[in-house]
Amino acid sequence: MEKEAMGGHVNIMLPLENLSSDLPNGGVVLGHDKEISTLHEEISALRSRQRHLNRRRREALDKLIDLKGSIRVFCRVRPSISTSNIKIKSPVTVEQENILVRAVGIKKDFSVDRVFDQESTQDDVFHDVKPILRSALDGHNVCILAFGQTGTGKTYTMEGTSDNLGVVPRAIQELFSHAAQDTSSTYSFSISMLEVYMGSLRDLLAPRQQPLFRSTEGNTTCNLSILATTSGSVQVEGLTDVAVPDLKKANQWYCRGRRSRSTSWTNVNNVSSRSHCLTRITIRRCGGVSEQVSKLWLVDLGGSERLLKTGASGLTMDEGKAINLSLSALGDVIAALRRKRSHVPYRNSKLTQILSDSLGDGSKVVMVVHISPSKEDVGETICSLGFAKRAMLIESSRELSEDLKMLKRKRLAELDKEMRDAEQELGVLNEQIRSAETSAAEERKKLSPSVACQALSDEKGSPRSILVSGHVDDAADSPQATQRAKSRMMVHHGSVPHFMSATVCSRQRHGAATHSAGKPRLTRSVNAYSSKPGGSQSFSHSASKARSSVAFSSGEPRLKYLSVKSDQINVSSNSIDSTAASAPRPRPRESFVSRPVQRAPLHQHRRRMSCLT
Ligand SMILES: Nc1ncnc2c1ncn2[C@@H]1O[C@H](COP(=O)(O)OP(=O)(O)OP(=O)(O)O)[C@@H](O)[C@H]1O
Repeated sequence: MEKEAMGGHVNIMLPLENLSSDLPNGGVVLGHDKEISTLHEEISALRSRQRHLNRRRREALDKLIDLKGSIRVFCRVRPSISTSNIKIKSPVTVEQENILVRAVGIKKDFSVDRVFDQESTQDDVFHDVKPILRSALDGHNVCILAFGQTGTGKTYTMEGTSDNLGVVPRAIQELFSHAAQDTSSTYSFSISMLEVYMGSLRDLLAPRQQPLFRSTEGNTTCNLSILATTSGSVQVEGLTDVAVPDLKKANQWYCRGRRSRSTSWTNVNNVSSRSHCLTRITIRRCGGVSEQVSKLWLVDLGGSERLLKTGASGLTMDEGKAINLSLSALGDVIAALRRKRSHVPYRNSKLTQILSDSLGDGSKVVMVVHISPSKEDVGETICSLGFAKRAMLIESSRELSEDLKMLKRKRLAELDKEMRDAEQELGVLNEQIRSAETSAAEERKKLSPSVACQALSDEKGSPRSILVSGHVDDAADSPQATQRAKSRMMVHHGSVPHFMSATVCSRQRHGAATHSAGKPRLTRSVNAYSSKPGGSQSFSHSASKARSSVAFSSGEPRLKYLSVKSDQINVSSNSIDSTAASAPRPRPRESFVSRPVQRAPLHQHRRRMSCLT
């Protein structure tokens, strides 16, 4: 009984000031109290510096990206895959930011923001893509697109192989790694994957009710609608959105989506993607009171192709035509954005409709144009580079005077340094905050046993003290309960005549009653934390941190929102299995409950974009 009362009631929830002042010999407690408040002051000073540095870093990054251009175009040259031993000179040569294409009767010169030659690695590409991920974490919508002729390595760049990971798995890894390091905000991520196939949208993470083989008959269940809200954000109605609490789950879902893609054999590529594959990572950042939501789109576009050359016929030819049409619509949109035209033709294809809130104002775009080094592909190479040229800034740096170019370079270097310095200091600050928080937690742990011990020694081991300690636990949550604990303490510290103190039997009865009364209260409290408002499919998780987790609701009422357990990947039946989301689950006390999903009638604030086309 004694052990249970002690062990079961070591609780830190009672406000420290109450404890230290109420206990007869509060000196020891007061010492810990002081230590804790010093640590808290230290933490709040560090956090304020952290906020300042974060602001500086964000501003520097925004300026840097704006100066470089919010649509950046890279070019990657695929290594030669010729099996012959004879070295044939490639018509494509690259120098710095320029690509020269020389062939009989052809002499063309293109410039882009960055060129990756045949020897470039996945690391090199990701190194240049990485800064834009910080923008996504800072709250901007970001779009990374792989464009190019079929068989030039778009899927290789985006997905990679198991030993040479591509941009998507690396980006996912980077998001989780940043979330784990950043002590100023709490992040949560969710993933969706869809395919734009022959002008219709297919949910790649939906339960397996759709045929995985290609079919000419439009499957209505996979033709999702695109909706635009009055605020300008775009939603795909009914698209599965899976919350991913950690990197492992995120990779599992990403692999599942990849496996569901439509591919086929063509003359040019054994495993040719016959669609545009779009992976969306929704980032929810909670830094204090507000929650910021941004989207990171990672898009492996279908290969642009000459239909005769790919040997396409029938369905494969139709697929090729659909891909070419939507790529041309994408080119028009990017060109209009570059020229800052008032009308941007988003509605010309499903692809551009979906991406419309992530290509325009305030968004950041990186397009990696892929080309082949071989002579046979010169025509397609020129077409792809022509596309890149349309996407490049009209007033490109080549048209700037040498002086202006130098000034621009200098400013870029300054901003880069400013950002790196801030990042370095932030890294140190994060460590300091973590260590101060650990010390504070340890002090708090020390404090609770000392409360119990102090009370015990004061009562010379009397069981009455155990009751006092026991009530500390009851006092955890409410001010009334704290008050009850205080009055009990007064009772046990001699403010009543001795004959009114409990006998051994009554103490045991009281102890048992307190213990059993405590149980349902505790259960209720746990249930209160785990219940779901409005039966929404939202749930709480932290990005693999020991810190408090954030609970959120999707805020996108018609999106399916799945909770994932590693053994729940096999989602079956017509409805999404959200049992994990709805089952009551104990949560850490620090977590807070998601706000209820607000279900406004769709017609009030959305219009159906797909109906307008
Ligand atoms: N940089 C590279 N290094 C090594 N291998 C590469 C590279 N780029 C492409 N490949 C290889 O070339 C082949 C075709 O690449 P991939 O399937 O990525 O092309 P794609 O552009 O996605 O084609 P499609 O549009 O038809 O889907 C693959 O076998 C891939 O592994």
